[in-house]
Amino acid sequence: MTDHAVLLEEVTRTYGNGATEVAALRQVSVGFARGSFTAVMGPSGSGKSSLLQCAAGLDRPDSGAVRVAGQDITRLGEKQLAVLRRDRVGVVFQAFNLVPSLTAWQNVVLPSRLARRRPDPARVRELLRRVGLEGREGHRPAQLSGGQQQRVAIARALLGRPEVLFADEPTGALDRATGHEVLRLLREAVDGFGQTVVMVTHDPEAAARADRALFLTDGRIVDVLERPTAERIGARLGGGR
Ligand SMILES: Nc1ncnc2c1ncn2[C@@H]1O[C@H](COP(=O)(O)OP(=O)(O)OP(=O)(O)O)[C@@H](O)[C@H]1O
Repeated sequence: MTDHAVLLEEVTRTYGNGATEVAALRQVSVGFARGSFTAVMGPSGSGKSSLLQCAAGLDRPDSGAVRVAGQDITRLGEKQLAVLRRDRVGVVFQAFNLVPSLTAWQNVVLPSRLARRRPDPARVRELLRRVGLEGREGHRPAQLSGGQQQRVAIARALLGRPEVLFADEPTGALDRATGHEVLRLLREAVDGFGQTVVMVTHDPEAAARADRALFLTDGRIVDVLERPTAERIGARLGGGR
């Protein structure tokens, strides 16, 4: 039996009601094996972000179960959920959630501090360097570009070495070289530390760094490619099967 870091069972998430009802996820069942790297792809509005939000415990499905390390997190209270997110899950989302009054460095170490861990300054420095923020450690979010803010969020998520890392378009706003470095960091998290990474991306080259690519359409997983290449992903996105 596969050891799943996260397992979704028939997860449905609907927004609005009546005439405005939108089913963002329709009975989605998918497992993310421990120590695996999955890319989530699909057209705009197909449910990729909703999948990540439900899997990360940031949103509650209307029905179905989300198991993190075997535990159904849809049944947890807010407090337990917050502890689980803090201790086991890292997220890099489009809404960065950086604290405006804190510097890049302070934002990166904040979750570790809150979890009463003592972050290693050498590792913080190394992570900030690798995401291309050397020399900007003392800048506040307002003094950084959108892409730079997202890199702070990436360094912050990686510092705690969470069991599972969810990233929504982590390379979307980055230049090529920094994008490659971020993908290298994610790969390292999986290969070197056995972490589980789930990444939404529109970029076939980024998705090709994953072990598997899932394709969503209209709230459903419609295809899975194992050991994807950019060519096979491109062909799949182009409509060919
Ligand atoms: N808070 C919300 N309220 C109402 N509808 C929502 C909400 N969030 C998402 N939706 C709808 O649910 C569907 C899936 O949205 P989702 O953001 O998961 O798609 P996505 O694949 O991540 O899209 P994109 O690539 O554009 O980010 C869309 O039709 C969207 O309009």
